[in-house]
Amino acid sequence: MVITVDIGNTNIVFGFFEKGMLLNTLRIVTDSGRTSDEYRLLLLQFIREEKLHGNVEDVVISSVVPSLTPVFRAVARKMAGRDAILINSELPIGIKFDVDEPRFVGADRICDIFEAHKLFPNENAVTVDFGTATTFSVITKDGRFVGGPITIGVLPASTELFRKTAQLPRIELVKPKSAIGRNTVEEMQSGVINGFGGLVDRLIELIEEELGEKVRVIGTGGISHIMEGVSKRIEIFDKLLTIKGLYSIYEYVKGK
Ligand SMILES: Nc1ncnc2c1ncn2[C@@H]1O[C@H](COP(=O)(O)OP(=O)(O)O)[C@@H](O)[C@H]1O
Ligand SMILES: CC(C)(COP(=O)(O)O)[C@@H](O)C(=O)NCCC(=O)O
Ligand SMILES: [K+]
Repeated sequence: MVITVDIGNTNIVFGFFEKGMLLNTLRIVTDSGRTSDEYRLLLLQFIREEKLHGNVEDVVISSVVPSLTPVFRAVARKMAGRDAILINSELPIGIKFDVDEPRFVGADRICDIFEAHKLFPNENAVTVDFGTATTFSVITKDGRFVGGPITIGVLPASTELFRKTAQLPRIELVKPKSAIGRNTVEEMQSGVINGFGGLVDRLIELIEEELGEKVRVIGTGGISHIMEGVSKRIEIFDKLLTIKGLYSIYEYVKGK
């Protein structure tokens, strides 16, 4: 079995792969305070409960939380008996990082674009990752990562609205029934969700203008499902894009 680990700022998502098949996923809250032993026990318990194959061949890690990277490297060493494969811009994955500082590109973005390029090998593609941040990553048809806008996440935006005001409530992130809204909650839901839909579509339009070419758009991340039908430009939604990209990179690097 191969375990992929996507360490985000809010959630850590594990993928459990057997012979190239994604058997199971596990999503837990990111907690920098936990030890490698705690994370290892949690994984072992999940593997036992889900009756997965206990023999861990490799662990592949994408981390955008530097303090947790050594923690999961230790987990990997104990569980697989060897060093984890870490996603970064220096891995030979056949993608050119056409940006000022390739080493600063978030590992999750590398996974996203790798999978997007696999899905649309001869087309420009943009991944929109709705996580703690909302991240756009642009991969050209000739396999160059050329950057992409980064803005606040949908949940953090709505949480800030609630935290910084006396009268606005915490809202549930659901698709708004109306654009105008008849009460505070509906009005906030429209503002946040419809607002982000418009933000996405506008940024895609600007990206296309700058590239001078059309792009395919794929949505991913914890709350991406809410944007279905709200953004007119996102054509595929795949919450597991990052996890799949992690495994695809692993296969590519291993030459399988
Ligand atoms: N399965 C889910 N259903 C609904 N919301 C989710 C789900 N998973 C995560 N979320 C929410 O989506 C947000 C972003 O999650 P995620 O993409 O995992 O962020 P990050 O990659 O930054 O850790 C979080 O606020 C989380 O609470
Ligand atoms: C932009 C991010 C914070 C997104 O992280 P997430 O919302 O998935 O937790 C992460 O990809 C990151 O730390 N990137 C480094 C800067 C860059 O990619 O250019
Ligand atoms: K993510």
